[in-house]
Amino acid sequence: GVDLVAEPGEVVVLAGANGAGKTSVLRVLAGLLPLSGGEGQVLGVDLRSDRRQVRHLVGMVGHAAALYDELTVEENVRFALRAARGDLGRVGLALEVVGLGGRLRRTPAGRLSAGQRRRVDLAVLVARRPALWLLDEPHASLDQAGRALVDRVIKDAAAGGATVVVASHELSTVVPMADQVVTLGGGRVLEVWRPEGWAEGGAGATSQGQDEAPVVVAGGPGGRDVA
Ligand SMILES: Nc1ncnc2c1ncn2[C@@H]1O[C@H](COP(=O)(O)OP(=O)(O)OP(=O)(O)O)[C@@H](O)[C@H]1O
Repeated sequence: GVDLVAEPGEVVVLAGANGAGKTSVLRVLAGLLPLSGGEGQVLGVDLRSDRRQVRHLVGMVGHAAALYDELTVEENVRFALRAARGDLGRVGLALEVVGLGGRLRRTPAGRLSAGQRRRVDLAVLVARRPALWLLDEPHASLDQAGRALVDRVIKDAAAGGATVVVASHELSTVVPMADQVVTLGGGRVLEVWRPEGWAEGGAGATSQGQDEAPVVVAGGPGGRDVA
């Protein structure tokens, strides 16, 4: 029961209570979870037939950072970038952006705090610059500076033409950045809301990223028709 269209350059907030389906939607968009019904496209790739291709196109920061504890911060970022065929030349810049330059870049990931681990995951996305960013509770475990960093990274990604989908309980933080707020409940869309200030056409109608295909998911049985 989830119908969703997200344009390039848009920030989409997924809201809803625990168990509403936010993480599940992110996992579908990441190509990690198969569609049980309906249809969907991410960046022009069909989620039913080619979902594994989607994984190379999107970047996801989940609840638990996907790091190798024995590798250093920098080695983890380089490893993830190589796997995603990203530009290794951006590693240093990305680590500086997330505040993990200097001594911390040579620290084994196993010795990092939860917030520092999250910053490593963010660094991978900053370096990769995927066309679709999927962020699951990105502010969790972060201090004030880290939270501001997440906000900046989201805004920069959208300004660069990427689509950002953020699942969050912290609506006062994320709604001001949002082009759409999609409230989920029981695995369905309960409400789609475009916060004040959103102009017809949305951020995705700006000149940046117009060549990118939108992200479209149309609900399965019981879902609403696509508008
Ligand atoms: N692998 C799974 N197999 C079966 N059911 C699952 C699986 N993962 C999640 N669910 C169920 O799907 C529903 C939605 O879970 P999801 O994690 O998407 O919620 P959420 O909105 O992200 O919640 P939270 O705010 O607690 O993170 C829940 O009822 C959950 O129990």
